[in-house]
Amino acid sequence: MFRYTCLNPISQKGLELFSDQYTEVKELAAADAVLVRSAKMTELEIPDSVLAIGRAGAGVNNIPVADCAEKGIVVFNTPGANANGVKELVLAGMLLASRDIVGGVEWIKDNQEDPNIGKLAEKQKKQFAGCEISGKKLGIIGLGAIGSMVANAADALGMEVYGYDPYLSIDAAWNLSRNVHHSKNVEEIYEQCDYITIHVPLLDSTKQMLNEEAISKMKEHVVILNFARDLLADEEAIVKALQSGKIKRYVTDFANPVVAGKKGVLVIPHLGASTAEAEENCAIMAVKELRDFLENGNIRNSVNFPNCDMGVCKGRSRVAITHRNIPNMISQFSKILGDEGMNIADMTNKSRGEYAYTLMDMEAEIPGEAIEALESVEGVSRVRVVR
Ligand SMILES: NC(=O)C1=CN([C@@H]2O[C@H](COP(=O)(O)OP(=O)(O)OC[C@H]3O[C@@H](n4cnc5c(N)ncnc54)[C@H](O)[C@@H]3O)[C@@H](O)[C@H]2O)C=CC1
Ligand SMILES: O=C(O)C(=O)COP(=O)(O)O
Repeated sequence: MFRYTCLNPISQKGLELFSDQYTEVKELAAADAVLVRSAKMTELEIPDSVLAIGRAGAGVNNIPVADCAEKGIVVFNTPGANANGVKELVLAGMLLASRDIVGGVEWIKDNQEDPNIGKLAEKQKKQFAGCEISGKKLGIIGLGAIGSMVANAADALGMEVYGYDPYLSIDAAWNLSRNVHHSKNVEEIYEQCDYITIHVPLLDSTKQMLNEEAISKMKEHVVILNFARDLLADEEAIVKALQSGKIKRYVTDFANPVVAGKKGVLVIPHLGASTAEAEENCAIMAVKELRDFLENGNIRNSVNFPNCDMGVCKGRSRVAITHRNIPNMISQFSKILGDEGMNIADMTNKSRGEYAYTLMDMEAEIPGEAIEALESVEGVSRVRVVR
C-alpha cells in the first residue's frame, strides 16, 4: 500500500491512474509520494518518510532539489508535458504586445452603454493600431521543450527566428526548423531582435540574466516576453527601461508588486500551463513516473538522480539504494550481501553528478540485518526494499 499527497490540485486524469494499492492522504508527514505544481516546497520541512516528489510541470525551483538528493528523495518533473500550452500563450503574448487588443477591449467595455458605440469605435480605433509580427526578428533564449516549439511556430508565422542555447539537447536540435538562425552568443539576440523571449530554467547561472547590461545591448522599442520565471529578469531595470521608451512592452506570466499595474507591462497570472491538456499531460506523466519508482524502483525524468530502468522485478526481491557517487560503493554492497550468502541476480548502478543509484534483484529475500548493514555504509542515504 502506498500513500500520496497533492500539494496543489492535480488533474483527475492523472490521479485515476493510481491503482487500488494507493490512497490519498492530507498530511505530508503521512505520504510516501508527493504530487505538486507550483507550491513552495522550499518553505516546508520535508519529512524523511517521503520517498519521491512528482512535479506535474517543468520548473523545479519551488522544490529543494539538492536537499532532496542528499536525503535520497527522488524528484521528478514532466519534461515537455505542458510545452504546447506555454507556446500558445507566448504567441498570444507576442500578438498582445504588438497590437493594443487589451486597450481596445477595455475601451469597448468603458463605452458599452453608448448607443453609437459602432460609429464611435470606427473613429477611435486608430489609437489601438499596432504592427504585425511577420517579418520581425524573434530571439529565443533557451531552446528546450518550450523554446523549440515557439521557434517553429514563429517561423511558420513568418518571423525571422534567432535561437541561443549553449546546452541544446540532440532531441531539441532535431525538432528545430532549419530556418532558425543559430546564435552562438546571447549578445546577438540582444542586438538583433525586435522580440526576445526567454525559456531557460531558473538557476544560479540564469538568475537576473535580463539585467540592465543586457537591456543596454537591446534594440530600441524591443518587446521582452518572460514565461519562464520572474527572477530571470531584473524587473526594476525593465520598468525603468519601459519608462524611458527603450523597451516597448514587457509581457510576463508572473505577477509581483514590481510589475503589476506598471505602464507597458502585460501581466498574466501564471497561465502558461493552465490548459486542460497541459494539466492532464503533466498529471499523467507524473503519476506514471511515481508509480514506476514506488512499485519497481525505476527512475525516469528525475532532476536529481540518474535514469535507471530494470523493468519489473523477476527475482525474489529488489533493493534500491540512493547514495553518493564515490568509489567502492558497489564492492561494499556486494560484500554485505555475499556475506549473508545472497546471490545478486541482476543489478544496475547509475550516477549523476554527486549522486548515484543502485538497483539489485536478489534470488532470495533480503534479511533485515543485511538492510541495516547496507544503510550503515558511509555515503548511503536510503535503502528501500522495493519488493
Ligand atoms: N509559465 C508557465 O506556466 C511555465 C513556465 N515554465 C518555465 O519555463 C522553463 C523552461 O521550460 P522547458 O522548455 O519545458 O524546459 P527545458 O528543460 O526543456 O528547456 C530549457 C532549455 O534552457 C536551456 N538553457 C539552460 N541554461 C541556459 C542558458 N544560460 N542560456 C540559454 N539556454 C539555456 C537548456 O539547455 C534547455 O534546452 C522552465 O524551467 C520553467 O521555469 C515551464 C512550463 C510552464
Ligand atoms: O511547469 C512549470 O514550470 C510551470 O511554471 C507551470 O506551473 P503550474 O503547474 O501551472 O503551477
